[in-house]
Amino acid sequence: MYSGIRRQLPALRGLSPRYFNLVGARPSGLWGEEPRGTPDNLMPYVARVAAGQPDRLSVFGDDCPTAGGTGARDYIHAMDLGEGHCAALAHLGGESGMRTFNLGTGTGTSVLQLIAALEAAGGRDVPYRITARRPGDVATLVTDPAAAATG
Ligand SMILES: O=c1ccn([C@@H]2O[C@H](COP(=O)(O)OP(=O)(O)O[C@H]3O[C@H](CO)[C@@H](O)[C@H](O)[C@H]3O)[C@@H](O)[C@H]2O)c(=O)[nH]1
Repeated sequence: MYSGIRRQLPALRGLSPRYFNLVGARPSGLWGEEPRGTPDNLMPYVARVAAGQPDRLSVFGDDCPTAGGTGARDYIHAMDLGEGHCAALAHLGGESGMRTFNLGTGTGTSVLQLIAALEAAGGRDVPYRITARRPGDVATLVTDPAAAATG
């Protein structure tokens, strides 16, 4: 789609950031991880378990080819993602053309690593049980953020 737009409008300037696993909240608490209903994603769900309701997390499989066997993702904090956009806009400057880049950390964190980090930060256990893999889940999804890092 972008290549078609570029052919029509060669002077167009634009950014095409690719997102990975967005997590976190503003320090003010004005917005953050509180979706309506039952969350599908790990972070809001595990945050609710850490707060005591529901009483445990289902960890979708422990047979992945990752350290510890649980799925690994590239989690990036929402504030860092915002800074990434600002930096990209500043970098774009007067250049024409579309720039595509990955906004991630380049580091995979497994479900069990994330649970351990939450337990350490919150000072309380996050109960979980291992269940079947979620259909369609890949074991690992981690970005290469080199283009964003080097401009
Ligand atoms: O209750 C949960 C939720 C997730 N996971 C695992 O945690 C990891 C992260 O899951 P999630 O937060 O759902 O992120 P993704 O798996 O990267 O899912 C993305 O990709 C899915 C399929 O395209 C979309 O449905 C989601 O919205 C989108 O965030 C994966 O290994 C999941 O198997 C659990 O073990 N238990």
